[in-house]
Amino acid sequence: MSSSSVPAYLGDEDLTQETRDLISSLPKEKGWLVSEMYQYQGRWNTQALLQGILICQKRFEAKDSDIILVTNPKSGTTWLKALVFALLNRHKFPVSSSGNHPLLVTNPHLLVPFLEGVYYESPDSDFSGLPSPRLMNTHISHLSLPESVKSSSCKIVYCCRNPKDMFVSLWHFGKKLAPEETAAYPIEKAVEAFCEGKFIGGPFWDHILEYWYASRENPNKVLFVTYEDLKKQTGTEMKRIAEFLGCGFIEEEEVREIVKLCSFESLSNLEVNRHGKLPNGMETKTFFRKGEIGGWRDTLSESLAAEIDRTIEEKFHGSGLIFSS
Ligand SMILES: Nc1ncnc2c1ncn2[C@@H]1O[C@H](COP(=O)(O)O)[C@@H](OP(=O)(O)O)[C@H]1O
Ligand SMILES: C[C@]12CC[C@@H]3c4ccc(OS(=O)(=O)O)cc4CC[C@H]3[C@@H]1CC[C@@H]2O
Repeated sequence: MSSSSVPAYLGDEDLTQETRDLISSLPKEKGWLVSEMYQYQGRWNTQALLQGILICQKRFEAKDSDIILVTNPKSGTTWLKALVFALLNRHKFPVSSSGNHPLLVTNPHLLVPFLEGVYYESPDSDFSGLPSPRLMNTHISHLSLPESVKSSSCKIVYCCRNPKDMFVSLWHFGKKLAPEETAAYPIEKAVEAFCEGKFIGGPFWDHILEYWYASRENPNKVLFVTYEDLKKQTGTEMKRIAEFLGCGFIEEEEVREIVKLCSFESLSNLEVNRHGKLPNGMETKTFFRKGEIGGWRDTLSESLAAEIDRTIEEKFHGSGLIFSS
């Protein structure tokens, strides 16, 4: 892929010599949208995102007050960013005063920086300009988090989604991101690669399990939420997040207003999320598709769904983690 209209994370133009040297020693596989993806510390990534992760590991200095949102791709990142941004800024930007809330005119990805993405685009970023508490997001696995994130008292909110919905969301996202590259790639092959763990960001179960156990071992450090609970009881989950983050008392009315502002219906219909583009080339509308639980039924055949279910059963058996659908 080389066209300049292609999202930055699919390219390989800005790789440093250090990244190229490391990459040359890593296991590689044919990617879905890119010709090669690489396995670093157990996870598969594009060269661009891998470089972002390497720089992040080397340079990111967490502060005790930092809040880091962690997800697998397509597990509710955009929504979580909006909810937590609105929550933390509820005094500075009251939702009730309406009309001029940042979320009404800015895509959540521009309000909450994506660590490895920003480091890929601007390796010298230091995030010191962000107001305190700094709010950021990443897809980095627990194992690969920068040392300071683990050693500091910063907080992690992890959001996980039913893997079938996550896969289907990623499948449609990839098709929009690179229609030509994905046209001849059958869904059967994608499901197989997803279940084998050899898919962008995979293996997804290691990612989920690492944060699941981290949240059980250190509940004050890692809060585990699910897309499904957020969908079924957004207000209750938001109050749980607020308590975990030490946000203090929140009026019920404020909770209702934030939930409404950040709902799929509200965000997906805003002009900025219908026609905008992020600096990395991604169209903002690609982050909003159906926003439902169980939408996988429209895309996965019974046998493909069963294949993912078998993997879920095998990998999560005994963990205590159960996915609702
Ligand atoms: N406010 C919101 N409420 C619920 N789901 C949302 C949402 N904003 C985005 N989503 C959904 O979250 C998924 C994108 O995840 P991410 O933000 O991690 O990239 C998409 O799922 P679907 O493709 O199933 O619709 C998208 O529609
Ligand atoms: C992480 C990301 C969602 C996934 C995007 C992605 C999907 C598939 C790709 O091709 S391949 O590696 O499987 O061949 C590449 C990418 C790169 C961009 C990824 C997005 C960046 C931010 C989104 O959450």
